[in-house]
Amino acid sequence: MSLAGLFSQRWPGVALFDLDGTLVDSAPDLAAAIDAMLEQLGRRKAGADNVRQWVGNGASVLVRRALAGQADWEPASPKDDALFNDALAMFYHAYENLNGQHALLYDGVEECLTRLADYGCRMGIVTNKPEQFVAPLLEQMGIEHWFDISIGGDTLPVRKPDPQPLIHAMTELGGTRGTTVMVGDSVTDISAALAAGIPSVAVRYGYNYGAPVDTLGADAVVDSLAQLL
Ligand SMILES: O=C(O)COP(=O)(O)O
Ligand SMILES: [Mg+2]
Repeated sequence: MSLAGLFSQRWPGVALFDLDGTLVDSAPDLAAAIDAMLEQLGRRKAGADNVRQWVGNGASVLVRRALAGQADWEPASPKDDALFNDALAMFYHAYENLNGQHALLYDGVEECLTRLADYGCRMGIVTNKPEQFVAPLLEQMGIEHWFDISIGGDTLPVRKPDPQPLIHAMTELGGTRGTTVMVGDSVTDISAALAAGIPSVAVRYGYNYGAPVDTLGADAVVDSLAQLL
């Protein structure tokens, strides 16, 4: 399907947006919180370049990856579980203070949201970020008013790449599979959209675990959300 097909024929429709790596470059704050946690545990900092590649499956997986020092982590032993629980609490505490401090909206985001709202499009956030951090970040970035629904990684029993969060948001916004688009930066977003049966757009500037997004199966791939218009 062409970009024009996705973004011209069907309005008013529903647009679902991933948050981290799609609307907001939040990796600097996530990295600062991960490094604060690692320091508190007496470990070496991970640094922003590593953390950027570990974002996308929610806070628990991010902390697991940081403790392992790599994207792949082994299921924990009971001893590791105690460490993990402490580490997760340290991360939450640090991120609560850092969330939004160094984060920036990507180029083209405000333009895109403004124009879609003009079209009568209803918009939602579907992120794996824990729910408690979503509204504060949207408010800091000044974009909260565009969104009629926001689903976090712990809002429902499952998160992306499960299709349920997308289907839930789409239904709540009155969308159907023929009138809804998912926009994201990672394989989790595109896989969730494919499983939900809705078209998707991948952005090239996000995280996606450091891998290219061109072969994920998105219906369109863009360098800026302004290209959608
Ligand atoms: O892993 C995260 O917290 C980031 O989530 P998102 O890319 O789904 O917004
Ligand atoms: Mg993302």
